[in-house]
Amino acid sequence: MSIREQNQKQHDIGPSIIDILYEIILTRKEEDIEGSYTRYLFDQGIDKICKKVGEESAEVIIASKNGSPREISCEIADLLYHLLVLMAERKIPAQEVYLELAKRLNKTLGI
Ligand SMILES: N=c1c2ncn([C@@H]3O[C@H](COP(=O)(O)OP(=O)(O)OP(=O)(O)O)[C@@H](O)[C@H]3O)c2ncn1[C@@H]1O[C@H](COP(=O)(O)O)[C@@H](O)[C@H]1O
Repeated sequence: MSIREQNQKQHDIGPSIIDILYEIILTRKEEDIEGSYTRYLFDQGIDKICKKVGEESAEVIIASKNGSPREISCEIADLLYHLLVLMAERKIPAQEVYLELAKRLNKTLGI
C-alpha cells in the first residue's frame, strides 16, 4: 500500500491530532500536574527544551539511516511533540505555522 493510500486509510487520526496534543501541552503549561513530563520541560526552561529538540532531531537522523519504518515514525513523533513544547514555550500559535505552510503551498499551486 502506498504512503498516500495509508494516509487516506488512517484519515480519522490525521493532522487534527497535532491540534489536540498542542492543546494538552498548553494546558500543562498552565497547570502543575504531578508526573507530567511536559510540565517538567516547562519548569526546566527554554535551554532544556531546545536541547531536547536537538537530541530528538539527531535521533530522527540516526533512525532514518539504520532503523525500521516503525522506529523512524516513533522518533518523528518524539520530535513533533518536543517541537510543540518549544512552540508553547515561545508562545507560537499553531495557526501561525499552518499559515506559513499554506502560503508556501499556495505558491506551489499558483493561487
Ligand atoms: N507525545 C508525548 C511525548 N513524546 C515523547 N514524550 C516523552 O519524551 C521523553 C523523551 O525521552 P528521552 O529518553 O529522550 O528523555 P528522558 O530521559 O525521559 O528525559 P530527559 O531527562 O532527557 O528530559 C520521554 O520521557 C517520553 O515519555 C512525550 N511525553 C508526552 N507526550 C504527550 O503529552 C501528553 C501529556 O503528557 P504529560 O505531560 O507527561 O502528562 C501525553 O498524553 C502525550 O500525549
